[in-house]
Amino acid sequence: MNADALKKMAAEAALRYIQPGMIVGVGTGSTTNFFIEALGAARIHVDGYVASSLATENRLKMQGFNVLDLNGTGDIPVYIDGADEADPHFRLIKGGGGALTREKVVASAARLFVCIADVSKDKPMLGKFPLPVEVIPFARSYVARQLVKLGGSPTLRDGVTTDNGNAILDVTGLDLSDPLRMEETINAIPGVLDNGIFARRRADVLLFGSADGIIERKT
Ligand SMILES: O=C(CO)[C@H](O)[C@H](O)COP(=O)(O)O
Repeated sequence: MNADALKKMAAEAALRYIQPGMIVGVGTGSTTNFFIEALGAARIHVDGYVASSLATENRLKMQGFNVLDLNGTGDIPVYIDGADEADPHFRLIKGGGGALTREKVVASAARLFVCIADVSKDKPMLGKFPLPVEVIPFARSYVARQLVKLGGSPTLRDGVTTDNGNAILDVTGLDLSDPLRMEETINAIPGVLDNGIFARRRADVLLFGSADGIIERKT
């Protein structure tokens, strides 16, 4: 099975967490796009959706779904999103699609975070995938120098402006053996909006599509 088939499998499995009348947070990326397709086919009557990006908002609206402003919903019961890496402690790297800050906000506002991915994202530890860091454009070079001091090699993601009007630095070479510490250290650099380590707000459920079927792990 190819990666897309495995992503679709994980996305469809996430439907088991969706109940009629809920408000559902929806992430960003190709796996989440399969989830949006599956929602359309499943016809579960939810109250509305909170999107973690403008791209997701547009996709949801194209399906005729009701998209809500997070400022008016309070906490939400469930958030479904993909990841670039997941470790055995449910910690993630996210932000390959550049939506990491809003994704972390929606994940944090959710009572249950279900992470969906193909099994290639299941890793013994985080750190192979370049870590996305969202920075305000004014501080880009300063933040890059601080990331070098932390042992990283930052590269500006060319031509990318986030939904929040910011830039993304993709950082390789960081020691992520203590992901929570690195998440907080990077976020303490002035000019950083957020970074793609999800260690403070981890996933609650991991759903991996694999050749042997769905792998489901719960905290
Ligand atoms: O964090 C993300 C977007 O910011 C995505 O969830 C992550 O990049 C995984 O993407 P895909 O489902 O396309 O593999």
